[in-house]
Amino acid sequence: MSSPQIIRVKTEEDVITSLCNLIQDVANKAIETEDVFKIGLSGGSLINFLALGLPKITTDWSKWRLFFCDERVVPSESPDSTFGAYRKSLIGKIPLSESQFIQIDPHLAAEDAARDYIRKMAPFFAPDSLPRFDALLLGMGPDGHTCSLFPGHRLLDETSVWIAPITNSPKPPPSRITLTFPIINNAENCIFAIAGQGKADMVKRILKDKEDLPSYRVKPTDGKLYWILDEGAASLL
Ligand SMILES: O=C1O[C@H](COP(=O)(O)O)[C@@H](O)[C@H](O)[C@H]1O
Repeated sequence: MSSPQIIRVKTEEDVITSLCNLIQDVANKAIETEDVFKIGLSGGSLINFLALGLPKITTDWSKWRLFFCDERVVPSESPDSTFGAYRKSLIGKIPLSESQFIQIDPHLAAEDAARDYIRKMAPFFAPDSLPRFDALLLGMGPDGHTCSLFPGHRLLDETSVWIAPITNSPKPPPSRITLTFPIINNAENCIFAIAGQGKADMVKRILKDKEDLPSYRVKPTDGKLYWILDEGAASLL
């Protein structure tokens, strides 16, 4: 397990540039070696970072397969849908089609949606082993949550399933599915991108005080961990 690479930049714009340059490197390496790039997307502030940064990178978009680190179980037309937000902000601006996004079935209850998502994911990964993403793009909420793994929630200790349902998310909407830690920590690259003073205290609690909060538990066993921080987010380190 390697220690996190902390990349400190000045502004939110620099976070976006640094994040998207890193994605470009990881994507193009994966495409060169495996002919496909498998990436997990988070929601929240990351959506806007990618909307601004991805149109500037050079890659073979046809080789990208985009999964969700977590997703809200709501119709894709809902403002709460992470896929819906990416569809609005990316499709038409970069040459990606909807079919390259591995989407949840929002008509199912969370438990079935999680099972269904595992079925949809399986063909993209080696059989009989834990899926290994080339990259997971992660956000961190002000409470230290990442994906839909919230402080104190029993899902933090989930080890038996790749994707778990959650129906009592403390942050609305309550019904979601999420990657669990075994699969998160099996990724080749876990990348946090954080901007703003509002996250500074939590960044300090995770990276300096090493508090056992969900984002602290992201520790890829045989992969790399990056934290890209702007001046505000890094101000208490
Ligand atoms: O609810 C969620 O929140 C986190 C953090 O969002 P942010 O806006 O504070 O960056 C996000 O990473 C996750 O995917 C999302 O479902």
